[in-house]
Amino acid sequence: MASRMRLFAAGLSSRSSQRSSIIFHQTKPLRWASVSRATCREVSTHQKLSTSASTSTTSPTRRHYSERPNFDAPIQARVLPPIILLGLLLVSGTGYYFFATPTRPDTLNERFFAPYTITAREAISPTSFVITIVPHTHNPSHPYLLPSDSSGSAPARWRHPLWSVEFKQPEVQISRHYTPLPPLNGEDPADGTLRFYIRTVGDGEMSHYLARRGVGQDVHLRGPHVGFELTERLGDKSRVVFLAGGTGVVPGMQAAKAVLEANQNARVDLLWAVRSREEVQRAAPPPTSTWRFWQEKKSPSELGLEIQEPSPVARHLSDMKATYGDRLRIQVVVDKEGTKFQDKDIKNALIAAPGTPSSAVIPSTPGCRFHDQMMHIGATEFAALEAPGCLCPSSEDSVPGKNLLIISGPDGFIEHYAGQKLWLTGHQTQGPVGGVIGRLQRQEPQLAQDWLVLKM
Ligand SMILES: Cc1cc2nc3c(=O)[nH]c(=O)nc-3n(C[C@H](O)[C@H](O)[C@H](O)COP(=O)(O)OP(=O)(O)OC[C@H]3O[C@@H](n4cnc5c(N)ncnc54)[C@H](O)[C@@H]3O)c2cc1C
Repeated sequence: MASRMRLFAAGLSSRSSQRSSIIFHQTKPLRWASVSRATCREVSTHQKLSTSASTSTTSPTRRHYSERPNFDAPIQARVLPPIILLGLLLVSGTGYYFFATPTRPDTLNERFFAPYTITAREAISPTSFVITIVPHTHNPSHPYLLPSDSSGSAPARWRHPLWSVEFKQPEVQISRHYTPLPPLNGEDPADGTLRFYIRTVGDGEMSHYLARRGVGQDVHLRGPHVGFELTERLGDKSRVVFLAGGTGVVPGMQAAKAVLEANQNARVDLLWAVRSREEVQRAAPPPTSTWRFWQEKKSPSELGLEIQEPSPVARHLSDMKATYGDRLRIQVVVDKEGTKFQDKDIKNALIAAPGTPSSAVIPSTPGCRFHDQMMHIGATEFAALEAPGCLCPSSEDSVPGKNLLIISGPDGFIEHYAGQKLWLTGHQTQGPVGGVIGRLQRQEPQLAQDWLVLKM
């Protein structure tokens, strides 16, 4: 996520920029390739014509036409053959265009940008907002959805635990990733509506472009791009602690939804750090008792079902609380109010709450792509669908897995809590675990055994 925030202008400074540049390396070179191919075709056609022209000089008939045109022939006889030829060319050209040229899909797909219209825009703070978009073209089977069952009793649902799409900025030809908010209770994702929580950064091209787009205007997106495989990593374990900074809360909500729906015993702790209270609610913070004020000031506040004047994102969070109850615990800290997540808050979240089934964690097999922390140092946050799966031994009554501690947010946030990501062979990768969590792991080595750390 943090990676996303550095950028294109900076070239290689972010992972998103990395992916962006891949995109445009794909688009531009292809475009140029097709031009050069076309040029080559013209050249070779020209060469063929000259060759055939020179060859034709050996043909008596052609030589006859070229050397001595028949001016005695009626004018129609001289004009009609080229017209017929032109007509034939037009007909075959049109036929080729319609039947041989692959048509660009105008619904969401991984290769081409598809048009959507902004139907709602809600300002949250001077630097953040939520937009809702709908596709121009109805698609009965969105690539990110599992269809509803034939009886219609189970509605369509998201196919991937974590996923994002790219938006295009057509003025400067760049694209960036954004993560859709899970649908609210009662919303049918099959209609293709998507909602995004976006923050403008510095002089960021894409985030400012999206901030300028209003209701009724179009945006273009492609995807879905699938994030980390979560359920395979979790196996039969049931705990997820998600530490999110700012818009990094959205993948946290995606993860919570996926994990809590897949396993009735699962429990998710979402720790959300924001700059100002506006990100959560318009109302003032909940009052603290005067005599403990100095003590409580530094503690996170818990987000429940009832949030006074909630922001659009907090509305989604309380909607999730209503669905998952105590299985989802949400805590918030606010920069401007002087609260932040400290070592003890993270430790508390990692200690299983009473009632949470704690199954023994079997040490992972070295080299397992899903469960060996070392294997993540060089991994990106996107799913490697074709790579081999889990290598840990499984038995009939246990599925290999580890509890997940996930950190998502701006670069500085990730670095502080989990250590820097690394640039390896042109990709931004996880890097070793450092920061606050690295320190906690050194103090309590069991944490490193029980919890897999992922950075997004
Ligand atoms: C998988 C994925 C999902 C993402 N999901 C979301 C999402 O849901 N919502 C969202 O808002 N973003 C999300 N991002 C980040 C997003 O892709 C962009 O990176 C971000 O919006 C900045 O793009 P930009 O073009 O506006 O800025 P850029 O043009 O990329 O950056 C412009 C300048 O701003 C500076 N800058 C970068 N970050 C900051 C910062 N935090 N503060 C100050 N200056 C900064 C850069 O150094 C650069 O000089 C996601 C990224 C990824 C990879």
